[in-house]
Amino acid sequence: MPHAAHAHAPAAPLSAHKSGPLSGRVRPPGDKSVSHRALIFGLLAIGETKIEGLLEGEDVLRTAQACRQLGAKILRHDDGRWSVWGAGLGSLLQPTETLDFGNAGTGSRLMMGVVAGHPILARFDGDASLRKRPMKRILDPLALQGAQVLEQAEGGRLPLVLQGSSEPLPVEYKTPVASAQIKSAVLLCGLNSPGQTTVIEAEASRDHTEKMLAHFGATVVSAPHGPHGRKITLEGRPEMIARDVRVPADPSSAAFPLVAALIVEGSDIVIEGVMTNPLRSGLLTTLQEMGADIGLENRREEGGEEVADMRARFSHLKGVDVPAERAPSMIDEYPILAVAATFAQGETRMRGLSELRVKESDRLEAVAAGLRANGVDCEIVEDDLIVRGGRVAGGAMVETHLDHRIAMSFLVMGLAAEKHVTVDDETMIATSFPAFRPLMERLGARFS
Ligand SMILES: O=C(O)C1=C[C@@H](OP(=O)(O)O)[C@@H](O)[C@H](O)C1
Ligand SMILES: C=C(OP(=O)(O)O)C(=O)O
Repeated sequence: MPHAAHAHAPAAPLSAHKSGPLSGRVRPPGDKSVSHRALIFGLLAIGETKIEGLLEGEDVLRTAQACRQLGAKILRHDDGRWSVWGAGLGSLLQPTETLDFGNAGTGSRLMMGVVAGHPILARFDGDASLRKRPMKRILDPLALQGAQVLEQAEGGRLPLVLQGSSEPLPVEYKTPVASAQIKSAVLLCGLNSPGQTTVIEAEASRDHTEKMLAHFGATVVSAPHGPHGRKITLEGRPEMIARDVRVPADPSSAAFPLVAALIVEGSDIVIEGVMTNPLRSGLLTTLQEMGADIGLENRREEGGEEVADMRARFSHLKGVDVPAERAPSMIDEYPILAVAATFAQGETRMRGLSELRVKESDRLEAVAAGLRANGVDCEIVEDDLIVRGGRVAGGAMVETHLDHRIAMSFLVMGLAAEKHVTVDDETMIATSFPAFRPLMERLGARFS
């Protein structure tokens, strides 16, 4: 069974070289957001939750381990399916050891919501990247719901100790930023509240938690709120029944072969089974506006999500203006979009990227630094990133700052740049896309 590494392997540089046309069919791993949630809902349900297509990346394996610490029994079958026998809502065990989430914002923040809604005490920790990320945005609403933070590092950071409540208070909470992690933490805590929990978001964020709540038997209503927002209302203390979950392929991982095909001359590939949930497909919209030749074939439903096979061919891209409202639907895709923009004709302006500063790294600075090092003309103006496309010299070493998406994005750039591009550490790729290198190599990508 794959296990999350306890201490991180030493940094391993990797180079990507200019490659011939990419071709073939690949299926990216299961969606990371859905995978975390499938395990967590399995923990909260009674009975056996069977999961097909779970992402076996380090982030998700950390969540599996935390679910075990809270009382779930979890097993991986030989055919790759997973089973979770839940402890059940209201019946979680107090963990005896620290819940260590490694690099995973989603796992740690969603689990804070779970712990906050139970009369248990838990210590949360993570790696150097996760220890820098803001947790106050989660702890503030959870405190309104009745949880207490007994210890925390400066500024509301990990490591921290959370004491949950036996009877979370019903709340109506407006999220200060568009964040599915904040929304999900509040709803997961509210699951064990005797009343209603409402979350209002001004910009709709990914809705996997709401979908899975309904799938596992909770009553949840999501209504439009303002021009781009949602109001989500959950009835507390439902009977949570174990369900089967089929995890569609991750559009955030698919983004790497997708953009690679668009920028490597002569490429023509198919990426199978990719989730096309509209709250996740901002990158697709943007690339199509840039003139990308992407076709959606064989559109169907899998596990309650729309999926399609994506056919992508080399395209002459042009720069575009990406509106700030689109950010929640492509928040993890800006590093790879910036790479696409370097190969486009003209200027691409990506607006409203302040949230990129609080991801696994400050992605705004990390992307700009990596682009400049490789001879690309770019600029940060307040929270916007401006990339002027054209010649991509390459030839530089990129600092990844423990950030998987920075590593994968710049490796993709190296497949079409004049000189090879090296990332200082590829080990973090295993957090979300362990098979990135072999999958890309099957398409014809060259690494060393
Ligand atoms: O809920 C989720 O699964 C996620 C939400 C997003 O974070 P925020 O909620 O901080 O925007 C995203 O960046 C992350 O990769 C996954
Ligand atoms: C931001 C990301 O994940 P998380 O917040 O779960 O660390 C990501 O995968 O790009």
